[in-house]
Amino acid sequence: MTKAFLDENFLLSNPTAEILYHQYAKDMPIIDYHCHLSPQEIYENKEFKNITEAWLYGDHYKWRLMRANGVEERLITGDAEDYDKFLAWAKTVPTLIGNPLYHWTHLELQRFFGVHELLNEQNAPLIWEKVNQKLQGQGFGARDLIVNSKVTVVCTTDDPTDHLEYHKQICKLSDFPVAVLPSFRPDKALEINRETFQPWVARLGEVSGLDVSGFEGFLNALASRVRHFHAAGGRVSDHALDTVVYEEATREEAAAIFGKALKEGRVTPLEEAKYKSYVLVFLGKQYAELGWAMQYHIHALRNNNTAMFRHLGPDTGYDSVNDGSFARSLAALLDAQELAGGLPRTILYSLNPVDYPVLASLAGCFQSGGTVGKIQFGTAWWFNDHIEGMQEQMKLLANQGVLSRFIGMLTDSRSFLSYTRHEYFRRILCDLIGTWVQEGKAPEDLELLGAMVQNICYNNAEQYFNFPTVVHSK
Ligand SMILES: O=C[C@H](O)[C@@H](O)[C@@H](O)[C@H](O)C(=O)O
Repeated sequence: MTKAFLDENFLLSNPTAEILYHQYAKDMPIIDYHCHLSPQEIYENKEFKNITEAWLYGDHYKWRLMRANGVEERLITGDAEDYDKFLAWAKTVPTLIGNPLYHWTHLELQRFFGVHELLNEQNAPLIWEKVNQKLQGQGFGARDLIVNSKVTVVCTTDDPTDHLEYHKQICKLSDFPVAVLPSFRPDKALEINRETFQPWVARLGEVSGLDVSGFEGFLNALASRVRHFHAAGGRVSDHALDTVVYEEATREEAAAIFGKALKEGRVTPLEEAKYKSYVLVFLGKQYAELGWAMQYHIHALRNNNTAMFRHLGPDTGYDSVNDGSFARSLAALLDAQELAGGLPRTILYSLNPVDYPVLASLAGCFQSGGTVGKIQFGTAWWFNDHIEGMQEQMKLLANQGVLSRFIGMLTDSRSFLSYTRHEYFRRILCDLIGTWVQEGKAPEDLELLGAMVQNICYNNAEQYFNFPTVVHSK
């Protein structure tokens, strides 16, 4: 018999999977420990004038698919009317069978708006009306969407020079029981050969009030920003390692390279590798001292289309998967951090699934007694965030490590409607475990498996990050 599409047992292919999902996973709250939501929009409880604003203004996943479907840019990021943009998306959706966005789109329509039709050109006008009416009513502001999705913690992604004003203001909202915490993302401090480096260092000097013209002062300023983030509740950092390099460097060498970059604007690849290695080890130590977790997002190849980059800037749908040999460099980097006494809890993600065995096996080399799941092989990221991608990551983790200690899913999203991705993940997780039971590869011990599922959905992340609970300051 054909399985119903998107009913309550969506993606659950056997009875154990159904029990695990409905009785254990479904109602667990969410810790969204990595996303790109705007703290300002959360603070302002942003209301959306229509579904185009909520769905299409910032979502480069949708933009890529619309482009691939031949939709003109005017109807994607251009100046077309919001309704026409929505219609262009509605026309695209039926072409997306097999793509996770076909699922996400309809899960969002069902869960947030009670719309059970499958979006297409014909029903687009009615769905536009129905959804917009809800969006414009009570309970659809950014904060409402977060609360109604049972989210307890949101970690935004922030530049070290950010004042974190909105995070601080959010703390004062007595009627919002969610911790919105900053994540420290110092890519601009590391990318010494980019044109952003010199202005960024100058800004760091202004914001920290320290003299950053020398390396010592620069490191002190970075450390002071780490503490600033900590005071605002930050417990996570995030590093984009589009390529992974490691070259041992002394402080004197790193200082000389820093000076050269400030003066000449350019250093050699070897110098860049030495500088990055030194600063990463330094930062890792700061994080470890404060009990933070460190995230490495590896192997994205960004801004590949120069013409469109000039037109739209970064994060607009022109990134892809990077490759390259990196096992030795990453191993050496983690090793140097460990030797320096400063390897924090670390989460390793790669955009290239070919890298998964490297990450999963390397994680095992730096686990240490006393910290549960210290080094995490992180959840399937971005281009891998689909059924097979998540299965692959979890199966490999189960084979090489301790799946029960996995800290699970994050949204990585730019939209307040993306929380259904946790539902998607949870269904896939429960189906995976349920299938093992079905096939006699795992015992039918619901107490054991139910606890495992709940831990992966929520409890592990709660324990791993140990985020401060929401304390509403005055
Ligand atoms: O899921 C994809 C994301 O939104 C993507 O844009 C981010 O993961 C970003 O590139 C980053 O490096 O943090």
